[in-house]
Amino acid sequence: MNSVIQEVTNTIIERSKVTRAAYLAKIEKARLKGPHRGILSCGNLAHGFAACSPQEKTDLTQLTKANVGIISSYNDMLSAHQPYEVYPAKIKAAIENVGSVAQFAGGVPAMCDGVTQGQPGMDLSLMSRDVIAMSAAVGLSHNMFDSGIMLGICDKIVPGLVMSALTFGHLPFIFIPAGPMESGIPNKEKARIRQLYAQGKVGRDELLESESKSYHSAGTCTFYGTANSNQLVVEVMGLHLPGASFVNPGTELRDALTDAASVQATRITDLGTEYRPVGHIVDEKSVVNGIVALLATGGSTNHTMHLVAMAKAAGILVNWDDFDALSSVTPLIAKIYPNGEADINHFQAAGGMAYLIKELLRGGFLHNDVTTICGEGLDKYTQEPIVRDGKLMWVDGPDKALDSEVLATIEKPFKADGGLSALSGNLGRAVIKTSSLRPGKATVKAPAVVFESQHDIDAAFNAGDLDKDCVVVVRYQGPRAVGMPELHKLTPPLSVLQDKGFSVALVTDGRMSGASGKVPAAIHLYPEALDGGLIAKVQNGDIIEICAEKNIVHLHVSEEELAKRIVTVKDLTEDREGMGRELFNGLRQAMTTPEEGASCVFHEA
Ligand SMILES: O=C(O)[C@H](O)[C@@H](O)[C@H](O)[C@H](O)COP(=O)(O)O
Ligand code: SF4
Repeated sequence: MNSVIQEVTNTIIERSKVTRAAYLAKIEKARLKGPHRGILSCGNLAHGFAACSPQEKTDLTQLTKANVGIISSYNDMLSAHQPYEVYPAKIKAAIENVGSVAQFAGGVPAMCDGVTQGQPGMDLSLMSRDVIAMSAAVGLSHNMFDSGIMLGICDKIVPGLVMSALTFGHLPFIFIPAGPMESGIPNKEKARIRQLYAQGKVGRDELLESESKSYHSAGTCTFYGTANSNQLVVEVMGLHLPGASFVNPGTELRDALTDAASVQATRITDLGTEYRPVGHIVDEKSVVNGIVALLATGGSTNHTMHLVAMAKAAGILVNWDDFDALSSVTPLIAKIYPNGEADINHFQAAGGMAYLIKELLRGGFLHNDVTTICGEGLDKYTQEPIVRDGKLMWVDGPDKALDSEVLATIEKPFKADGGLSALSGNLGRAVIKTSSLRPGKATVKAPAVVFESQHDIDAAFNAGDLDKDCVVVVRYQGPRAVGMPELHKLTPPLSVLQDKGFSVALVTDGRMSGASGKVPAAIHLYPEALDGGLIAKVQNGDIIEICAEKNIVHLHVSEEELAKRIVTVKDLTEDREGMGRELFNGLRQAMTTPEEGASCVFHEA
């Protein structure tokens, strides 16, 4: 086992000793109450299965057969979630087939960050993760279930569902993905057309045509953003069936995996002998495995908050120094857009999860001694699923990548480290993803150009005010200010400036998309402007230095000068109404810092 990864794991175990022990005691207490239908009063129970068939009522009352609760984030807004429309009926049939019962326990909201990118709705996005966690809890609180099935894929949905599952950690949960859409035009071509549009060289028609050829059917978008990072992380943490992440919707293999996962949810309950509650599967080692796999593939920066919040829901305390230390020893062995030209379908074809896990286990970068929904040992996940003569089976995954441009070896990685750094300095704490930067772009020292809204940058860009070496500062984007939106719309103009040869970077208390990456960005900066962060005092022309190698984000202005500066707090009234934002004023005030997971749900009673 890599010594640094073992050391970080030990540090997390030590740091989490008290909270993890309390968590395990909590879920054991919940388990000892027995199959939960046994404690509901007859009245409750009658309500709980009033709509069931006579046979189901008998089965449920006898407590001999598992009742699986389905939580779904289906809607037609996310291409990735659209396939879920038919999943509940399919899952129920598969479970009935083995003599157990499934009930649709509840739905959760799901936002498509692509639809809301750059729009007011994006201000609800991060908070929707915690709303999803709470909404899933509402469904699960009917207390009728021996295990759960979670249907979710995109950005905030999987993290929210994991946070909720862990809150009901005495129950087993299985996550069932629906898979990526077939590849459209290359993501790089999509990005090229966007940059041409940003420069006024193509019109909206060409832009829309290009986008529609990229995002063209049901299934997850094919770039390696937060959605596909979610699938990879949750599979490495042992919550999917092996190889389930990136099988396209509507295929025989996809359907077979959904049926098999449904049946598996009946097999690992406390009614049988293979009880595997999610609170035991997600332990310190599986969290470290999730982080390492994210880093080895250049996954989404949003997980520097989501994984922190997910781990915290299981009493496990993770911080950005853990990410930084793990990144420094984790080799980058996958190049998937925005970290390369390939998309997630190419990754799958080149060897996919089985190859990735096999290679990282071989190099001692993943803990094998973990529990998964399939039993002991992560090495089960070096197998990949196939359907042969109509039968689902698992075979050994490839020892060699089928495309060395997409998947590398431990001996010859694409980069020696995972390309994610924690930054500190007088501006506070931030993270920067360097895995998708061109060489030498991770260090920028240049004059600041300050904005308080991402929408003001287009005018400055079009006026040529940004045609110089500069650090673009966008403040008042933090969790407590406006809900910490993604500022991914800034990627095309800033990429144009970088392509012109200027040394350009972004500093913000907001976020970027998992699909961002070409321009150096110190993001998730806290203390945020609204909380008195020094970012609120930055003026145009101040020199700001960002250096991933030295882990710094620093404002080169003297203390004396800073002491003289008066902060004019931005009036956020406009930013906090419209598109439902007014409904989130309460949640926003309860948000913790980005390094604590930027969450509103972890507050002591
Ligand atoms: O974190 C993420 O992965 C993003 O939020 C992603 O889900 C979002 O949809 C991007 O905006 C897509 O990228 P484009 O905007 O480039 O399509
Ligand atoms: S990956 Fe992003 S853009 Fe695509 S469906 Fe999911 S949330 Fe929407």
